[in-house]
This record gives sequence, structure tokens and C-alpha cells, in this order.
Amino acid sequence: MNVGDVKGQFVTEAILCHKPKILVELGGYVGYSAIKFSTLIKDDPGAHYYTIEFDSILACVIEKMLRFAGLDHKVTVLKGNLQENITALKEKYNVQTIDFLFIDHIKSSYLSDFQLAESYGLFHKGTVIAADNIINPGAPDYLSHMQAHNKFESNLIDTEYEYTKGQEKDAVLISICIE
Ligand SMILES: C[S@@+](CC[C@H](N)C(=O)[O-])C[C@H]1O[C@@H](n2cnc3c(N)ncnc32)[C@H](O)[C@@H]1O
Repeated sequence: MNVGDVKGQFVTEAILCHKPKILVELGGYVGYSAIKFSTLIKDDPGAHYYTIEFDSILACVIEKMLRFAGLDHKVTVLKGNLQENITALKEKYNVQTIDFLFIDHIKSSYLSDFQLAESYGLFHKGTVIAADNIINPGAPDYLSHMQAHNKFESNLIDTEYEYTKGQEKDAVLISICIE
């Protein structure tokens, strides 16, 4: 499922507030969030969005949707997981650090992929990380890790699960690297 309009608005506000240049997304699905968020940077020639999608058929769908939306020049679709793409990010695309990371893939990999990115030095002071589905279906290990992390300040935004009109709860965690 995509992030939806309600939770997507919190992510939108974080992007508009911090004005990131390099944005990376884990979990592209059919391109809803890639289109929604890359639209925000479309007039910034120095900004680019990378979406990493594990499923190769879905990755092709995202590419087609981006072409349809006229955003294919602002978004690079990377097939596979972060581990498989992290060297290409650094060496092929010259992404040495990330300004904004949107985590929205398999919930059991939130923490390990955060730690992988951290071990490669992809975060800098001011990097913002937005993570969806923190309580539904939930990523409790990631939540507790980030809330205890001494280099990140995190804000848990209680909201609703996508398209449930408040009937189901969810939360987005916005974390900012402070050193
Ligand atoms: C919740 S959907 C993403 C929704 C999308 N961000 C949106 O809001 O439009 C999760 C996606 O993560 C992908 N995925 C699962 N494990 C992954 C991994 N390890 N790395 C990258 N993508 C993964 C799935 O194939 C699925 O398309």
C-alpha cells in the first residue's frame, strides 16, 4: 500500500521545510510516493530522488509511471535492496551522503538498512529520515533504536493508517541527524 495523502502530508512538510537535494526512498511499490515527493523538487535542478524497489516488475511499473508523470529525469529507479545498490549509489551516482531518507519497505529491514546506511557514512548533520508504518504494521526495533540514538532527534507523529479515515492508527517517525 502507498503512504497515502494523510501520512504523505507529514513527509511533504518535512521535505518542504528541510529542502533536501538528495532524497532516497526504500520501497517504491508503484511509484505513488516517488511521484508525490519528487514533484516537490522538480524545479530544483540540483535535487534528485532515488527509489530502491526490490521487486523488478514493480520497478518497471514505477519507471512507466514516472515517464507518464514527466518526472523520469528527477527520479532514478534502482532495482533490488539497499545492500545491492549502496555501492552503485556511491560510485555510479556519486551519492556520498543523503539529505532525506524515506523508509517504507519491509518493516523487519528498517533497522538493519538504517544501520547499513549509517555504516557507509550516508548520513550527515541535518539528514532527515521519515519512516512510515511505525505502529501499523509496526517497526518496534527501529522505533526504540532511533528514540535512543544520541545522534538523532526523533518525533513520533501519531496519525491514521492510509485510507482508513481515522479508523486505524499508524505513526510516522521523523528523525533528524543532529551531529
Ligand atoms: C509499502 S510499499 C511502498 C509504498 C511506496 N513507498 C508508496 O508510498 O507509494 C513497500 C514496497 O517495498 C518493497 N520492498 C520490500 N522489501 C524491500 C527491500 N528490502 N528493499 C527495497 N524494497 C523492498 C516491496 O516490493 C513494496 O513494493
